[in-house]
This record gives sequence, C-alpha cells and structure tokens, in this order.
Amino acid sequence: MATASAPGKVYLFGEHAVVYGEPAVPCAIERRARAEVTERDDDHVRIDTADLGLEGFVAEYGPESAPTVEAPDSLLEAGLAYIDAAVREARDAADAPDAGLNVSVESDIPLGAGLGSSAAVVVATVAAAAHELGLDLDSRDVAERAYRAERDVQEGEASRADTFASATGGAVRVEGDDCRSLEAPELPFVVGYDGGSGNTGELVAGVRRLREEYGFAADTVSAIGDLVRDGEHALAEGDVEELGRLMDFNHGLLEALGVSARSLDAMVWAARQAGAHGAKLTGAGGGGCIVALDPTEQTETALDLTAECEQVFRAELATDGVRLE
Ligand SMILES: Nc1ncnc2c1ncn2[C@@H]1O[C@H](COP(=O)(O)OP(=O)(O)O)[C@@H](O)[C@H]1O
Ligand SMILES: C[C@@](O)(CCOP(=O)(O)O)CC(=O)O
Ligand SMILES: [Mg+2]
Repeated sequence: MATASAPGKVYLFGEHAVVYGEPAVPCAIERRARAEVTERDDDHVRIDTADLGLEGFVAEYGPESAPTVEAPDSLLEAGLAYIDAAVREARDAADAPDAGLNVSVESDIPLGAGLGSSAAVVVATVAAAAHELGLDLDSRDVAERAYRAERDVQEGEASRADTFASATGGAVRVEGDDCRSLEAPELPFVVGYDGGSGNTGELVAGVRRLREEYGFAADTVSAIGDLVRDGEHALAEGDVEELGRLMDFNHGLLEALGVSARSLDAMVWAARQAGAHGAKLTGAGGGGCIVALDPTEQTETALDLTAECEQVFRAELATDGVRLE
C-alpha cells in the first residue's frame, strides 16, 4: 500500500489569464488531499471517495466494463474523471497499463471552490499510484503527469498552475509551460468560503467567449498579466501592502470578465472594510472562496459576521508539496 498527500492552493494573482499564457502566482496552502493506493491481483480499478455525496462513493471497473454504481451521472463523472485520469497517468509512467489498483481518496479541501481540490486529488493519486507500481516520481514529474490528467478531464482547458503548486508546494510562478518556485515573505492569508462552488469549465469558456468577442476583454486579460508582473516585484520585496492593492485590482478585472458572484463580492468588501491589505476571489470563481491578506484578526471577525460567508479560516503557506506518507 502507498499513501501520498498534496496541498490545495490560493491564487495570489493571475487565474483565468494564465489559461492564455499570462503569468500567474498560486500559493500552496496547508489543506491537503490524501490518496491511498493498493495494487490488486486482477486488472480492475476500484475508486473509493468519501467526500462525494453523503454516503461516500465507490466504483469498480475493468478494462472491458464500464463503472457500475448507483449514482446520478454527473456525480459519477465528477467522482471518477479526475481519479481515473490520474490512475492512467501513473500506469503509463510505470509502464504498467493493465495494473489493477484500489484507490481511496479523502480531502480537506472544499470541492469546486477555487482552492484546487481537483489538482490536489490528482497530484496525490499520481504519486501514490506510481509509488505502488514501483516508480518514485520527483515532484516535477508528478506535476507534469497531473497536469495532463487535469487537461484531459477539462477538455484542454487547464493551465499548469494548480498542479505545479500542489506538487512542489510554496509560492510558484507559472507562465505557459515555464513553472518555477518563488521566494515569498510571510503571507497572512484569510480564506472566506460561501459554501458553494463554480463550474470551472463553464467559467473558463465564458472568459474565452468574451475575449473573442470584445477587444477590451482581451485587453483585460493582458492587463491581468501586467498586474502579475508588478505583483512579482512586490512579492520579491516583501511589500505586503502593495500585494494587497494589486489583489484588489485583480479582483476588479476578474469581476469585469464576469467570473465573480454576489457572495464573492460581499466577502471581498467585508474583508476590505475590515482593513485587509487586499482581497480577491481565488480560482475559477462563480462561487466558492475569496482570499484576503490580513495579519490581524479583523478580517476573520468581519467574515464571521458576513451572511454570505459560511466558513472562514486562516491558510498557512504549505512549504511541502506532494509527499509520500
Ligand atoms: N475528495 C475528492 N474526491 C473525488 N473527487 C474530487 C475530490 N475533490 C475534488 N474532486 C474532483 O474535483 C472537482 C472540483 O474541481 P474544480 O472544479 O477544478 O474546482 P477546484 O479545483 O477549485 O476545487 C470535483 O467536482 C471532483 O470531480
Ligand atoms: C480558472 C483557472 O485559471 C483556475 C481554476 O482554479 P480552480 O480549479 O477553480 O481552483 C483555470 C486553470 O488555470 O486551469
Ligand atoms: Mg480545479
């Protein structure tokens, strides 16, 4: 049996624009997904995930047979697609295309809320499954395999940002296929979660349409890229106040691209009014989480009192990326 865990992330800057080759800076946070993988005697795959649906979710299938479970199709697809793609990548890496595996996944990262649950699940599954099949991948190889798995599931619409941050940990910079780690000062992240989620595929498709239809929407995407380049300087200088101002600006540009939501705006404004250095939505948007920078407790207190906020927590930068447990 092999077990691996991998962290989720928040975007300091650059989500959505990163899909079109602009740079982005995601930061891994100490909320992890874990995958436990055991090789089987046959060529079947069994996936067991406690976090999808109240009763959890189990599916078993072989090379010739489709998964048979009692679940609505959307849940079935959601539950299987990422883990199945990760298993395929690990089998391919280990040159064991027919290896049978039992995979059990559980996660502390809310689903579809902009904290990179999909990437963390895929990264942990690739690492644990490869290890179980006798292959220890380094974090860059895990990131590459996990990226391919996410891209497959998201029909080509994925950047390397989430999977790279999850695999290597820390603050990272991703621009196209150029992925690197960054030095970061102490970042006092506060996360507000509205209890909901957004559909990443639909939100990315919406930005694509706007960008094709309006020149100024394309300019908005490039402006996010410019902002991220400024943000990198602020990060290198440890200028947390400037980082906050740029986060505020980034949220405005994402809002203009149509990916915010009333609940996200309400949490962003609550954080700003509480004196946070800055606040923005994180990830695909549409619902889910915002991230603010505030070393004091005021943003947490204000978000606690905000009707649209279901949960608030402080997020530590995760210095470890994927690790075998
Ligand atoms: N614990 C989990 N078990 C199984 N699948 C998961 C788990 N967590 C996330 N996923 C998959 O990831 C999807 C959410 O990914 P996505 O829409 O990219 O949002 P995010 O990555 O921001 O959480 C879920 O619909 C599900 O398919
Ligand atoms: C919108 C996007 O830039 C980030 C999506 O992040 P998340 O899956 O919502 O955590 C898409 C991507 O980079 O693959
Ligand atoms: Mg995701």
